Amino acid sequence: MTPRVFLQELGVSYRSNGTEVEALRDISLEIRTGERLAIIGESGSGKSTLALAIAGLLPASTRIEGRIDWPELGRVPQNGRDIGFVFQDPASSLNPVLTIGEQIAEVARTHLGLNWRQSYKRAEELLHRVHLPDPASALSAFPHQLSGGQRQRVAIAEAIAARPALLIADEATSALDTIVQAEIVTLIQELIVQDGMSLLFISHDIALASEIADRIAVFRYGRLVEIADTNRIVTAPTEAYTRQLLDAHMGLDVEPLLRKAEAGKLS
Ligand SMILES: Nc1ncnc2c1ncn2[C@@H]1O[C@H](COP(=O)(O)OP(=O)(O)OP(=O)(O)O)[C@@H](O)[C@H]1O
Repeated sequence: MTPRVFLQELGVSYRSNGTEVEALRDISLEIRTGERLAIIGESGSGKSTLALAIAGLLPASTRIEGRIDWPELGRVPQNGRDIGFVFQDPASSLNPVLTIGEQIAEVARTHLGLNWRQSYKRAEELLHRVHLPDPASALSAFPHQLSGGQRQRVAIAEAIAARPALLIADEATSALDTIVQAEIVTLIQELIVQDGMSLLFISHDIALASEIADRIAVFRYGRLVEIADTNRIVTAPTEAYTRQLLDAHMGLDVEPLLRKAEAGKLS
């Protein structure tokens, strides 16, 4: 099957004040149509850089090598239209001085060519889809009037407003408490299936990644350590570093994670 996104020998270096920091080196991988791919790794391993590179959001001064192709699309992808991005902090994507309705409708209007009335209708439908209580009233609310979990639901609604082919969730649940985190993960899974999107799920948490992903890619120091089906990564990692990440969960939540893998529920 043609992959949705294909990275070939991608390298990224940040440049500032005459110095260069290499954030990614020689990354080749594909994101398949409709799949949920998790990127895991410690802080500084290059996960966010990968997401920003795919979304075309890296600073202009950045040196980028290799290729990022979208074989199905046949044109240069547009952030917001072909790619929806959900950040850890919803404040990164939500404008505090605009109502929820205005900001979601704006995405629909810009990318789907709808008029304002149609865009607001779509915004209300989207708020309903992300299970925000009372979507009609939420349209006229401002971000600060919502809880953290509700704001993240709105950020997700905005990210999927233009029906993107790829949804990138960069530590999208890390700032939330465990129960809200589980609800948001469930929501993302639901939307991915309903809309046929591919998901790039970025997390430092291998247990969480294994809950949501079909495949997991392990990053370290800007390199791809290994990539495989979730079940294989969790039960039979080939790299010592992946085993270390699994061991780091020992005593926390690796037990349920491994039990599920043994019961074959992760495949
Ligand atoms: N704008 C930038 N300018 C210079 N260096 C940067 C910039 N952004 C990231 N880096 C560096 O690039 C490397 C990879 O960072 P990146 O944020 O991609 O890692 P990460 O795995 O997402 O980390 P975290 O989990 O902490 O977000 C790090 O060494 C980081 O310090």
